[in-house]
Formats: sequence, structure tokens, C-alpha cells
Amino acid sequence: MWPPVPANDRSCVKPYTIWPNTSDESPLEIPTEGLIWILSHAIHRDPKYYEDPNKFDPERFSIENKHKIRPYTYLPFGLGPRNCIGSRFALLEIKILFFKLLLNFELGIGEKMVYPLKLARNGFIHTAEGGFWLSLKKLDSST
Ligand code: HEM
Repeated sequence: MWPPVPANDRSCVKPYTIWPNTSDESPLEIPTEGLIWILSHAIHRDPKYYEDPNKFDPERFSIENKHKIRPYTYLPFGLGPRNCIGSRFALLEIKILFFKLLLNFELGIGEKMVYPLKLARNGFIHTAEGGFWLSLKKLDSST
């Protein structure tokens, strides 16, 4: 829902025309070196591709459901030959981090956390205004 990188860019290496789909659209000419922004955030929130797109629903990515995701509509790590080289490493790191955190701590919202969360306005990357502040309560490992 919140791709850290909300958009990817590509530079056009030869002129290209996107032809209209409907009679009220005009052709879009992209010149050589024209910069194209692919708005992953907007694509991820598009009800054309995701049912109830603003709902936090991790089950969309379950083994049973993930085949329903249309190709090229989920791109938090970009796509194609220049996609993120570190994507598998990043996912593995995140899984290990959450495994360790959930195994050992009860997580809560820290006192300094702006909640409900607001998006930071100063930067390109999606992050929370004021940062992320969690409280960690050590779980009793004897139970
Ligand atoms: C959650 C973590 C990460 C996210 C969301 C992320 C996202 C992205 C995105 C969107 C791109 C642009 C892809 C495109 O234009 O198609 C990118 C490129 C890249 N990322 Fe990541 N990334 C993450 C972690 C990492 C890590 C851990 C590494 C290295 C260890 C890494 C290395 C790179 C490199 C080198 C590129 C440039 C690839 C190229 O231009 O060929 N990233 N990343």
C-alpha cells in the first residue's frame, strides 16, 4: 500500500506514441529523452486493479490470492531489467527483522509517534511525519 519509492522513472530512447483508447483521448507523443514517471503508488491504489485498494489486506499476497494480481500492477521494486537489484535481500531482511521483533517484544505505538499517521511532506520517499516511533515491551520468554 505504501511503496517506499512512490514512482519510478524511465527515459525514452526513441520517439514513441501512445495511441488513444477512446474517442475523447488524443495521441500522446513522447520525444527521445522524454522522461516518463510511472506512479506505482497510484497504480497500487487503483480500484481497476485492486478490490478495495485502500484496505490493509495482506491476504492479497497470500499463496491462494497472489495469482490474482495482474502483471505490471504491483511494482514496489520497479520492473524490467533495471528493477531493484536488492529486492530479495530487502524482503529477507524485513522478514528476519519482524520475526525477531514479534518473537521477543510486544509492539505498540510510541509516545512520539504522530498518530493517525501523516505522510511526511519533505522528500520523495514515502515516510511518516516525525518518523516512526514504536514502543517495545520485552516478552517474558519463560511463558
Ligand atoms: C524495501 C527496500 C527497497 C525498496 C522499496 C527498493 C526500491 C527500489 C526501486 C523502486 C528501484 C528502481 C527500480 C526501477 O526503476 O524499476 C530500486 C533500484 C535499485 N535498488 Fe532498491 N529498494 C530497496 C532496497 C534495496 C537494497 C537493500 C539494495 C541493495 C542492497 C538496493 C539496491 C538498488 C539498486 C542498486 C538499484 C538500481 C538498479 C538499476 O538501476 O539497475 N535496493 N530500488
